[in-house]
Amino acid sequence: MIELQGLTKRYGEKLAVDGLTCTVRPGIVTGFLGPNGAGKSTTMRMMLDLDRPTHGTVLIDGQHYRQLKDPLRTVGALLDAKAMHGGRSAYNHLLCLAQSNGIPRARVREVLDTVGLTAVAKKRSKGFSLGMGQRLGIAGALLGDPQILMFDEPVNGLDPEGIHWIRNLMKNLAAQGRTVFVSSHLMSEMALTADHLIVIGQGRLLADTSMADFIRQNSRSYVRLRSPEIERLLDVLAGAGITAVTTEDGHLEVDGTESAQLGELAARHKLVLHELSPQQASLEEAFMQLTAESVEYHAHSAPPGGDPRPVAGADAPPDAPPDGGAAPPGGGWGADWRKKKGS
Ligand SMILES: Nc1ncnc2c1ncn2[C@@H]1O[C@H](COP(=O)(O)OP(=O)(O)OP(=O)(O)O)[C@@H](O)[C@H]1O
Repeated sequence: MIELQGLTKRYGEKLAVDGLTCTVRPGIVTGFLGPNGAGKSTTMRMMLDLDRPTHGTVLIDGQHYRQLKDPLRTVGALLDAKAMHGGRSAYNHLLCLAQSNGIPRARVREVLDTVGLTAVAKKRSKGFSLGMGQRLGIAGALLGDPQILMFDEPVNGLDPEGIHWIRNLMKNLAAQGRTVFVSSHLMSEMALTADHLIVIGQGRLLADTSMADFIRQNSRSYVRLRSPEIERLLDVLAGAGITAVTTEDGHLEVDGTESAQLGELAARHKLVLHELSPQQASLEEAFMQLTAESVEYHAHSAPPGGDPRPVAGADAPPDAPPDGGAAPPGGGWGADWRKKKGS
């Protein structure tokens, strides 16, 4: 278990992490989400005592990190896969870690095998691809067979087979009762992996809830209907006190009524339905909804070298940010990363 109590980090003027209090529990995969610059890496670094909090504490199984004897046996982490001595072979890199943490040499071979790097164990890691580096970093996290695992963007650079593998690895580690804490910007992957979410924005806690509740609370769910008898369907729904919205493509959307209830109502009135489908927003939509106010860095969508003038008929200029805020001075490509106005 990892417990954060009022965790705060200030870098000069910048409050990177702002009074975070939450608990990362064992037996589940907890996803750690937040827009760019939200403070995820800073939080993870403080959890591992790589950065000192300005205020607040982190307890790892009830202890401060620096009180842990042989920390790799308690908590394994992948933070920055490039943070290793590139001149060392994968085997020697892991052996050094093992020897400094009282871990038997035989374990090095085991974890190399687990991550699929046995064939390149003697090769220097500076020649590794991004995905191979990630695998070596993951091997380092697993080395001490710890009860707590932290992964910062673990799927970065992995191929589809590798992504599938790390997803199953994290689920299996959690099923063994371990604490698994993972950050990722890949929402579709997070939706498949995490049971619980901790979401931060501008260093502050925005949500600490199950995946299902997070999506439910931050998005709209509705039922979509299509029928060749749309007018009669509208009358039947209105007669039952159900409000439906007609979309431009001729569908109906109904909020707040179960699809089963709508199907039974249509059947009672012998109405033909061509579609009756519950619609649930994705994690990505729910995430964007919740964090819209705390996104600091917006890209804009003008094509490279494109004309920044408004397109005829378009609601907004091509470089307008998605929140409708002010466009960057000068517009155009190249000035595409900007601080949101006022932050
Ligand atoms: N060593 C540092 N010195 C000064 N500012 C820092 C330092 N490390 C992080 N920051 C700032 O703290 C804020 C949080 O950064 P952090 O890297 O923790 O965010 P993040 O959520 O991990 O972002 P991303 O998703 O882009 O990786 C940012 O504004 C960043 O510029």
